[in-house]
Amino acid sequence: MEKCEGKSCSSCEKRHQESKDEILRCKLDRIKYKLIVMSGKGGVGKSSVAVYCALELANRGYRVGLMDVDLHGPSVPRMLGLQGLLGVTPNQEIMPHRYGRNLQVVSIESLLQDRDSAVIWRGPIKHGVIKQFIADIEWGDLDFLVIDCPPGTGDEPLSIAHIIPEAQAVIVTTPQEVALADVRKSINFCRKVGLNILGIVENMAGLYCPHCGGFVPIFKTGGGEKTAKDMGIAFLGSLPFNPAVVEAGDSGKPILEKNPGDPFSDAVKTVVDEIVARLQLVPPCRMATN
Ligand SMILES: Nc1ncnc2c1ncn2[C@@H]1O[C@H](COP(=O)(O)OP(=O)(O)OP(=O)(O)O)[C@@H](O)[C@H]1O
Repeated sequence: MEKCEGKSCSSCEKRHQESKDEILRCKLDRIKYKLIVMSGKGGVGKSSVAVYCALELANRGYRVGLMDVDLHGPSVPRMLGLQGLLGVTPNQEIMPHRYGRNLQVVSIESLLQDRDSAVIWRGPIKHGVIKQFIADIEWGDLDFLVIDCPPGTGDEPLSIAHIIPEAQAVIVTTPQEVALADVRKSINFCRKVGLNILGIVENMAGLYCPHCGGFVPIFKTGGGEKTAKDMGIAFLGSLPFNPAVVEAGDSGKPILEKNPGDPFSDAVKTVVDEIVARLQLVPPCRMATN
């Protein structure tokens, strides 16, 4: 072992860093599947897809962690109605928020005293925070870690690709060409940094009129599926536009609980069926739903 040279000793620092990286690896080894939910364009519904897929997986009895790495614009705690700061365990690890029996949630918003304060960080700090979101959190054993990223191919998805190279991407888009152009960038990003792509989800793919029940393709439909086909990627399904999803996101009461059996909730189930099938997962033997 190298001898310590006192204050700011580089060999101590190196050992400290190595042990931190070991803790990070240990934590990741206790999580079976890591899904990074990303998109080329903002506002296409990434956080909603991350939240609803995480909820549906938890409802099926899988143990799920939901990690919001949208550090500048976190929305997951609000969507789930989670308030208050995260607690600390006796061994100084941070406890995630619990949502029901099977879902645990971590977001920068739950670590800030003032929810509305702006996070002004450059890439290296964000990289460190994302590492801490895994290493310093008491996640325990998980079947899934669902990671909600900000839009684009910037610091956060790049950090995830570096820290969790085994993560698999779920790319969210809306059906119109302006969004699809950015999706192709996300796909090329994943290919460049070596992230496996699980598939594409098309969101806001038409509206069922609440008055006549007719189908209105507000942003067109089918663009996500066509892009998936053109780029040789799996298509995981389409979610319709549903005004109740906006209301549910604002009120912190997800629609899956409030309104089972509507077209949006059914479509979420189909997407999760596809994810589970693609990962060739057996249903969990713990029969506890969320
Ligand atoms: N299928 C849908 N039907 C109706 N509203 C939706 C649907 N999906 C998302 N929304 C709404 O659209 C808005 C943006 O969704 P969301 O925050 O999930 O997008 P995002 O891609 O994560 O945004 P950002 O790029 O800002 O991170 C929210 O108000 C949300 O409730």
